[in-house]
Amino acid sequence: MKKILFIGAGSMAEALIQGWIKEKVFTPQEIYVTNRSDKERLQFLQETYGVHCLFDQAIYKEADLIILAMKPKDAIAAMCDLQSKITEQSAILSILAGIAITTITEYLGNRPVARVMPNTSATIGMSASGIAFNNEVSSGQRIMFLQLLEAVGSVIEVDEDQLHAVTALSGSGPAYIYYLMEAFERVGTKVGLSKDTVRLLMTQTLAGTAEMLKQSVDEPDVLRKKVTSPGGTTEAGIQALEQYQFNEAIEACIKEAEARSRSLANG
Ligand SMILES: NC(=O)C1=CN([C@@H]2O[C@H](COP(=O)(O)OP(=O)(O)OC[C@H]3O[C@@H](n4cnc5c(N)ncnc54)[C@H](O)[C@@H]3O)[C@@H](O)[C@H]2O)C=CC1
Ligand SMILES: O=C(O)[C@@H]1CCC=N1
Repeated sequence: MKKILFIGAGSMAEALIQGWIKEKVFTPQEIYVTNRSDKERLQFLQETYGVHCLFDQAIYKEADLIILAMKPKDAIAAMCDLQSKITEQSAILSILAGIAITTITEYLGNRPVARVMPNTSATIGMSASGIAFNNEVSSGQRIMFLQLLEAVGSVIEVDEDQLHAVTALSGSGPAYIYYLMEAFERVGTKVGLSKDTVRLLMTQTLAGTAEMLKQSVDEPDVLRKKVTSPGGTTEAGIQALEQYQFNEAIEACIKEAEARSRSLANG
């Protein structure tokens, strides 16, 4: 039986725990979770998923894989606490935004590290994840890490530096889409539909559009033009988006997020 130890018990840890249990990658008995001080949160995870949240210190030495899942600002303190507790054998999977692999090995010693940027859709097996490895990761471990992320969605290997961009796009991406949905629901009710009707129409529209982009050979602008009748409703809508600087807003959003990811590395 494997021992997987989560250091940090927040939203992203829960998304991975749920996804891995659902996809039968790990049994609840193979998963150990700890956090800084929130015992109620640990109790919730234990009761909901059957994972271990109360365990003795020996687990640190026995863990096959340690997952760094605290906020980036807490990473140094967490790693300082961890360094004397773990053995050289444990590999690390970090989901920390912004924190470099070299920072992790500086605190935890030179060991296999996969730095991953998943997203919360891992909960339902639909994460889009980016991953980068250090040279200590063997080819067998590389496959193991890729399989872990494939079990909860799709994964793409990138240069470590590109993880800042991955974070800005797909790491934060679900929040942008939820924000968009909030706006659709708000305005939908202003133009005469119920919130539930808007939710149904627009979730299907988002899913259908994503699937069209996956299946079609056409670029997004070609697909967009097929929707846009001259003098029609779409044209009117897109003109309004342009008037309100849609492209500039999206560019600022991604650049700001990418820059924040880079700055997280500096604490
Ligand atoms: N929430 C998301 O959508 C995503 C988050 N991430 C990354 O995942 C990490 C966690 O994010 P969230 O789950 O959103 O955060 P969160 O705030 O929900 O959870 C953080 C957890 O870390 C624990 N923690 C803090 N200091 C600790 C310490 N010294 N030792 C042990 N546990 C400690 C807290 O008690 C808490 O359980 C972050 O580094 C974030 O950049 C990555 C991809 C997506
Ligand atoms: O907002 C954050 O910093 C994290 C990283 C990607 C999604 N959530």
